[in-house]
Amino acid sequence: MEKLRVLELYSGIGGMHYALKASLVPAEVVAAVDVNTTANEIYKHNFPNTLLLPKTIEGMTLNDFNKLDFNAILMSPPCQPFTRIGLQCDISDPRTKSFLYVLDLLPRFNKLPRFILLENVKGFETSSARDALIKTLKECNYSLQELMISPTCIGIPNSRLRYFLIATAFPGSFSFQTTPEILNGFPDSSSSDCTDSFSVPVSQCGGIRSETSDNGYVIYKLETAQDLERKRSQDSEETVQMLQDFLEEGQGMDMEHYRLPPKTLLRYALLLDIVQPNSRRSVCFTKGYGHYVEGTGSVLQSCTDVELETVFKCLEGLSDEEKLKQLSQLKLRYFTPREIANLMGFPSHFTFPEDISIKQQYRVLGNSLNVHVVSKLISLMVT
Ligand SMILES: C[S@@+](CC[C@H](N)C(=O)[O-])C[C@H]1O[C@@H](n2cnc3c(N)ncnc32)[C@H](O)[C@@H]1O
Repeated sequence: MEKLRVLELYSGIGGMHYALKASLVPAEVVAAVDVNTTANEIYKHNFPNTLLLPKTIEGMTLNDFNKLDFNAILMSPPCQPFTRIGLQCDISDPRTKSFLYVLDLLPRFNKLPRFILLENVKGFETSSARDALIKTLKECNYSLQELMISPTCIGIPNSRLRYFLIATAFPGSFSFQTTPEILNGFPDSSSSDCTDSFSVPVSQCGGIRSETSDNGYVIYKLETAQDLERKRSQDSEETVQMLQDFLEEGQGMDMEHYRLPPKTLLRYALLLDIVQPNSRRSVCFTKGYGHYVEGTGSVLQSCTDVELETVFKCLEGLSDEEKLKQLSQLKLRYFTPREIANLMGFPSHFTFPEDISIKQQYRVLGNSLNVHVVSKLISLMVT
């Protein structure tokens, strides 16, 4: 196959670039475009030889695009316009402007890209931006498939349900039968949990917990029998790896820095999603992780000699000091950025420049994507 010339739009820290490499498809990224200085610094640090255009997409002319001579586009437009926390302003949100600009340019490029892959949050599928995308692609004669996929589908213990679209230009076609429906999982997938049907409902990008539909009796830690059963069921899903395979624990790392501070424990203990190294689940890590508590990602119980249930059942009526003593036994800590990068499929040679703070690392990772999922989609798209 002729080497693909890929244009990576909204490149962030290069999740698409890593996915392209992991897919082993013969390809080169001819340019990456992003306006965020922090993300760009990280991108440049890891891909020093790739042309990185630190500008807005809508600031590029048709001619600028044509000069890049690309034949594929990989892109993850900003997701805030389509999330609950982002108020779902959709195409009236100024952050959608650049995406609409890309759609406007597409039919006018010197040559239509052979392949297009787009990633976005759950919520995008019901947006007007999605309707505009489909309309443009159909007018340009693309074959396309929409999918909703979470990494749990391929055995990774992390929920990150995302919308994907893959498209191939006429006369190309896919190796699988396309359908106008949005596929839940990969076309060949027989797994039942591609869309996190068992996972804790969190908004997909900004991260707040939705209302639970059951008004069930709370067993402990605001959790009902149904919640606990769902978690137990996820933890017994042997096709999914254990979290311990992704941890830095025992690698000479000082984890004290990542321990939850007393104030957070006292104020938010009941809202935390707590997992253990042998769990086979974690909730989506969002850009607010380590900063906001609710719905931004799981925390790890590093001391497993103590039962979570025992600790939480005895909290009521205790003074703050006693509560803290109880909760501290669990040795709760945040996942490190490296551990989150591991769960998101970033290779071990992906690193952050020294001046990037931990908070910035969480932020850019929360905005990125699961490399393994996208790599599988790229292979599916081009073969
Ligand atoms: C969802 S993130 C994409 C993350 C990326 N796929 C990664 O792996 O890190 C969206 C990115 O779009 C960038 N962005 C938003 N609006 C933009 C615009 N108008 N022009 C260029 N980049 C933009 C943001 O800076 C952010 O890095």
